[in-house]
Amino acid sequence: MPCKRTNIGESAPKYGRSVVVERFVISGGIPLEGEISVHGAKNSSLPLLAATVLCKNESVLHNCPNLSDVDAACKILKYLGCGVKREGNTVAVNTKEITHSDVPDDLMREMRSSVVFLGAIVARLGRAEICFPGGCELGARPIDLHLQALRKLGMEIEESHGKLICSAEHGLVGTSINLTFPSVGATENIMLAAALAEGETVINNAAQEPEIIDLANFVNACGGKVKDAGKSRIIIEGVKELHGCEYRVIPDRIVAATYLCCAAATGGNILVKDLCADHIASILPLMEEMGCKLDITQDSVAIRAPKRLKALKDVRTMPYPGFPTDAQAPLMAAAATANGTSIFAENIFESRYKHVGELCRMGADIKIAGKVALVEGVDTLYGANVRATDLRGGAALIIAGLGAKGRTEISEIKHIDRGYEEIEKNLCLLGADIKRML
Ligand SMILES: CC(=O)N[C@H]1[C@@H](OP(=O)(O)OP(=O)(O)OC[C@H]2O[C@@H](n3ccc(=O)[nH]c3=O)[C@H](O)[C@@H]2O)O[C@H](CO)[C@@H](O)[C@@H]1O
Ligand SMILES: C=C(OP(=O)(O)O)C(=O)O
Repeated sequence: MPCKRTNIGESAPKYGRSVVVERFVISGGIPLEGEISVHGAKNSSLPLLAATVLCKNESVLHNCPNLSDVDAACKILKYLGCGVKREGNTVAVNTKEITHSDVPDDLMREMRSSVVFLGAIVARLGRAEICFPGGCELGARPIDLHLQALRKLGMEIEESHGKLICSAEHGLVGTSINLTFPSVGATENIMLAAALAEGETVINNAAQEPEIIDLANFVNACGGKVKDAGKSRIIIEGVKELHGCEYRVIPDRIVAATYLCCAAATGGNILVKDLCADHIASILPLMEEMGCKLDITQDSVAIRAPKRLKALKDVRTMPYPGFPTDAQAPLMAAAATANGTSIFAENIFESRYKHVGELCRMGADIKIAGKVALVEGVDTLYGANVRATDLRGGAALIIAGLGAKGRTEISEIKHIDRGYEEIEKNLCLLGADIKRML
């Protein structure tokens, strides 16, 4: 049975929580078949969990995925003094009492989204002390746009010995903010800070990602007044207080894209359910360009991949509604065995091609020139020992391993567990031979 977890070490950690030594072992070459459901979005759940800090009482999030990043957000909430309970994919956060305004460095460093707690904590308590956030290493990931905007809202921010000591003794005051880039994290931080500020905040050149709309919908369900989220100009009318609410997280569009790439790379035929097709509108035409046949409804995509994929002419990562940077590595893994040369341009992050070296160990022929990656499709990839360098790069190695001839062993899978809930179990349901091993 390919799905069994094999423990070679002394004591196994809790399922799905990898330690450095855990790895995936894949026997490739099996076309995937069957149905798979997409879990809730990591990149929505994390800002939503931060947003619960704004509320005076309990909030309940449904469809909140069981991921190590979500655990990290829950640990931050607990440290702040909130009550946090998880039952399956429902997380209840009681924010009646908040006793701390700081976040310990180790929790800040666990993920990038820890930084959006800043706007929420200061909005609620008038002060916060944090260090710079962690997250995948994709090149420089500054937070200058966050800090500039929060200062404009009246937050005093002192940087000292790696700490950000922040305060707004008399509360934050709404203002007009022009982002020089539609940063997702900065837009979220501003929305959270402005939700309880005095007066109106306007964000020009705001990020338009579905996760931004999800955050606005949550804040509004809690009594907030956020208008036009999903457009490039968002208006937030600050309110005196927010109450908790019950809310369902949107499906994870990158997980959906990853499963489609798994099918494409294996010549598979699968139905991906519980997604939002509108959210992957930039990805679906690329699957068709590769020769996959799609049957699309609002909440599902059936994909039938050809024996040999066709190359992709021009894949450029862009802010939403453009092609997402998070899907670049998974799609590249599928394109590695396409017929012809595919061209990718990574425009969001300066160093998001770390998976390329690992794919090349499996026989891929990919050359990088600055922002561009030229993928010469090879007939087949071969199983090899590879290392997950980051979350989506790790997913790319799974895709490559599923399509490859022979055995692939992927180490450092803790990166993959940040964003994919029980990915090996789900892939086994589609007939894949993938095991988590110690
Ligand atoms: C626009 C975009 O695709 N954003 C992606 C980004 O969000 P994330 O919120 O992490 O990143 P941003 O959207 O803020 O940043 C995108 C770009 O802006 C730069 N920047 C950002 C903030 C700042 O204060 N200063 C600054 O220079 C970053 O270095 C990067 O080059 O990574 C996430 C995880 O992969 C993805 O889910 C998001 O879709
Ligand atoms: C890189 C990602 O996450 P983070 O921004 O938390 O590092 C991602 O979701 O692909």
